[in-house]
Amino acid sequence: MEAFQLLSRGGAKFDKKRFTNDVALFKEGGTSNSSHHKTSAAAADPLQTGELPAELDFFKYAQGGSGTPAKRKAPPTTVHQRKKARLSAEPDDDDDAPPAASSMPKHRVTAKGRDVPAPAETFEALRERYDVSSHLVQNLRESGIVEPTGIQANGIPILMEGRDLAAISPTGTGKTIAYLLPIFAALNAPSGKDSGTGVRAVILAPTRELAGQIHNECLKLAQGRKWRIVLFSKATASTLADKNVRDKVDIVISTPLRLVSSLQAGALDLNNVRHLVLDEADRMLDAEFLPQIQEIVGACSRSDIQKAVFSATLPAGAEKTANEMLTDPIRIVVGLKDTPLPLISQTLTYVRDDHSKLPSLLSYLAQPYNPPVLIFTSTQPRAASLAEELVLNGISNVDCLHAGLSKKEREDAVSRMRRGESWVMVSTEVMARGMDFKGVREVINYDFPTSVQSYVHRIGRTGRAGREGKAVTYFTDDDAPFLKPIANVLLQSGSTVPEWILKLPKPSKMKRKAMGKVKRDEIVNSARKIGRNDAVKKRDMIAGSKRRTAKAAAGETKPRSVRETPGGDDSDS
Ligand SMILES: Nc1ncnc2c1ncn2[C@@H]1O[C@H](COP(=O)(O)OP(=O)(O)OP(=O)(O)O)[C@@H](O)[C@H]1O
Repeated sequence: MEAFQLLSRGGAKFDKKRFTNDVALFKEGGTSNSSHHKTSAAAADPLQTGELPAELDFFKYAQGGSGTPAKRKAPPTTVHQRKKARLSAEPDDDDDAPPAASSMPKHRVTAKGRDVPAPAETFEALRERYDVSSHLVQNLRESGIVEPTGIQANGIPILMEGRDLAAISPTGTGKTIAYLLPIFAALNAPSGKDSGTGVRAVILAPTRELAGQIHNECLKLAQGRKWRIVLFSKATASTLADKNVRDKVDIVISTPLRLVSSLQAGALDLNNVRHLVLDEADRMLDAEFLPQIQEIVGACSRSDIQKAVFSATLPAGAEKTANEMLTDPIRIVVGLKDTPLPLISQTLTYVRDDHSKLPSLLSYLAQPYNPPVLIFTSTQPRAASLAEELVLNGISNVDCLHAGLSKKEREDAVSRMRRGESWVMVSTEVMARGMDFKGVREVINYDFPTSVQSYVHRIGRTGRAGREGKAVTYFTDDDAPFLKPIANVLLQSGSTVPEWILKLPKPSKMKRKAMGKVKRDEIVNSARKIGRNDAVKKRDMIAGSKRRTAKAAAGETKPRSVRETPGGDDSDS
């Protein structure tokens, strides 16, 4: 992996002299072609400072780097390329910069349930109505969050009034703050004598990476107060095994499995929990996680516990399960259910078969593209294999993240992505949900998504916080039976779909279930596969011949009744 990192980092240098004209172009000012970006763009525009914006200064990361300079596309030269480059010159892509606050698109909101509270259009209105501490609002402001998004304006009052909530809002529309702010406001202050003993709020997320990101958002809201917020891991779990320590904890963020193993070991109690949130609720309530969620819900024994579920997608089955868990809930839907934002321009691209994808991707990346690009594959070996192929083909700053890597490797990959050091990140479903890398310009579904929900979440890694994004989905003949449901998502969110796709028959329920199960090779390059197969064949032949020689030699010395052990040296297992 380290060698891979070194290779993929390249050693290119940006010759600013040679590209003076293009540098000057960037200095002229990066106008966004989207009107709702303009206010914040002007405020935080790095172009006005005369510097290349971080995400365009591709080469700064390689400064001082040694090794072969990476083959890299030329900076934009045609009008079209310049326009594209300007588009990618939007500001604030590093994590510390304020997001495109007041420019989030407005969506229709539908609410269902008893006594739905009126939305609060400003944080000030929220503060006055519910006596939210001005310190919290100030902390939000310092993160660049000054005006609530649709889910925040509508969802926060519901939670502040103590109601259970099922919230559905598109990807990148600020659901995290929508549940975090009410938790902080309701807990009021870090654990004290009158708050009982033990954890007071639990937030569950499906992946370590997402739990880590939610933890970071918590820390921003917690600024200036001594909140005890714990990101559950092996290490923190063992610290919390000490009752004196865990009694003082305010908020725990965890994946379900980690929390359940502490519960089962008797190293955690949840009988003081007043707020329980399931982020990415449909994933958390699927067959894999449901038993663990049920165990956690069962351990939260306070009768006045408030529960909330959040997701960009909530299929009917998951919603039914959620409703069984919630008490007298309110359901709100921002925009259209299971529909990506129109800010993401989506295309479906036909590639004949699996092995035609790599050449298509390479020629795509040979054109000017807007980094960082996030690429989804269906399995860990395919992610690793594709990342390797991209490196071997001279693409710079390629990274890879999947659940088969060590904790440290996963953390490092996320950090590089946050710092803008990865131009092309190859991943699996582990990155599909919740991850907020603001700078992601493009998502490429190298392998067809496993469901409509998977599609919506994957492409939702771009087009966040009011920014524009682009999503390309490759499909082969094998994927064709599953095309229709995805095409409908495109249509619903305002993208165009070729007529012939629309005429495809609707797949049966059985077929839809088979969607994620298309068999694909572990190796994405068929040529290399032939090479590998040849190597395996050759190795087997040599081993077989050695075995025969040894057998013959043994035959000379051993009695005939001694048999060879099956699966000897040449066993591939
Ligand atoms: N009121 C706001 N104004 C501007 N930006 C905001 C606001 N609230 C949140 N954001 C920013 O929007 C981005 C997306 O927020 P968040 O990750 O909470 O989205 P989400 O709806 O949970 O997405 P997903 O469904 O992918 O999990 C974050 O970078 C966050 O800082």
